[in-house]
Formats: sequence, structure tokens, C-alpha cells
Amino acid sequence: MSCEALKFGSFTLKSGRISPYFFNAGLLSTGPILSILSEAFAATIVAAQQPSSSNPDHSTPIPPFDVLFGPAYKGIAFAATTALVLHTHYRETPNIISSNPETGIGFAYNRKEIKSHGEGGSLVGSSVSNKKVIILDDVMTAGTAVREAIDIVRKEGGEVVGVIQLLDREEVGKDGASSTVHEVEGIIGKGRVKSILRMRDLIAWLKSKGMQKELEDMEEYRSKYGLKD
Ligand SMILES: O=P(O)(O)OC[C@H]1O[C@H](OP(=O)(O)OP(=O)(O)O)[C@H](O)[C@@H]1O
Repeated sequence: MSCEALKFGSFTLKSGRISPYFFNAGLLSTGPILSILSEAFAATIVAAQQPSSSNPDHSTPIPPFDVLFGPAYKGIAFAATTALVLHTHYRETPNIISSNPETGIGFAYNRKEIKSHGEGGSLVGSSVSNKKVIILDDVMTAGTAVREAIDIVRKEGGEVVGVIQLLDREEVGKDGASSTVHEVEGIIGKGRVKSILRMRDLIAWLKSKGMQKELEDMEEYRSKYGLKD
């Protein structure tokens, strides 16, 4: 909220839903905030790699991996800075990396525009061929960006073993039943989509701050579009 990446009010989403909150990760754009953010991505990855008994939601652990992929544009910074944090803070942690620990975790991203000169192609950064890859992004709505990223990685011969999003809005899809998270897990495996924050965390935080009006609006939205546990 301090940098207005999270706003409360009335916002029309891509889905047409009128949301009482809006998240614009493009405003997470200073050194201190990127530092907090990449620490959180790295810690979420490492927690998701622990055996299910010590893993927060007891799901199948994400296996050791090689490359972080950030969908253009906003995902690019997340992948780059998290690769850096995994190197500076976690390189001694066993079994994070499936390839040579000396090389460390790579990062890659897609181009939105086709480039016909120079190296060409739509993938930039570390090769994902025969590599295990984790995709990082801010939020999924319909899941278009993440699906596209999965396709790019697969086309290049890589395997997507996890998706980490910054915020899970915990909403039902258009059909009123499944969520985008469930749909993406249908592609890459159950329990392989993780998030740093969930809508329920925002609600708990609003409660702790006594922000009554925002809390009521969020509860109302959740009763309409929220995932049923
Ligand atoms: O699940 P989806 O329906 O794809 O929506 C989520 C995507 O949309 C936003 O990016 P956008 O495509 O606007 O690109 P940007 O990062 O260049 O702003 C966001 O950063 C996600 O990548």
C-alpha cells in the first residue's frame, strides 16, 4: 500500500468483475521493495521444496530446478532478482538446484515482440532445454500469460515444475467452480502452483488494521467470487 501497488476502491477487472481491490505490481519498483519481494519469492520456493510434512500446505514438493522464467514484462524483474537472492542467500541450502551448484539458478524470459535480427527468437536468457523451470509472476487472472510461458518452455524442451505467484486472488473461474490455479495445476501437476500472499491474507491484514469499510467490501466480493474451501 505504501507504494500504491495495492489499492482499495472500485476497479473493473479484465474478467469484467468489479473488484474492491487492485494489485499493480508495476509499482513495486524500488530497490528496497524488490529486495523484500525477491526474498519472499525465494523463501516460498525453498518452502515448497521441503518434504510435505514440513511444507505449509502438505502438497507434493517442487523438485530441484535449474531456471526461473519471468513472463514479460513484469515477471522479468521477479525472475532476475530471485535468481540473485537464491545465489546470495540459499546457495548452501541442499537440493534446491538440480544442475551444477557452481552455475547456480539461471533466469529467462520471453519477448512480447518478434525479433528477426541478432539472436532472434522469443526466449531470452538461460537455455531451458532439458531443464526444470519455475515460472514467477505477480498474479493470474485467466492464466493466459502463464499458459503462454508454459508453452514456450515446453517448445524449447524444458519442463515446468512450478509456478509461484505473488498474489492469489482465490477466485472461482468463469464457470463458477474451478479456479485458474486448479486449471494450471491440471497442466503442470497438483500442488505445483504456490503463492506468497492470498486474498485471505489481505483480509486478515485489513482486520488487524481495523479498516472496516475495506474489510466489508472484500468480504462481500469474496462471498460472490471467492473460492469455497
Ligand atoms: O492470467 P492473465 O489473464 O494472463 O493475467 C495476468 C497477467 O496479466 C498481467 O500482465 P500483462 O499481460 O498485462 O503484461 P505486462 O506484464 O506487460 O503488464 C500480469 O502481470 C500477468 O502476467
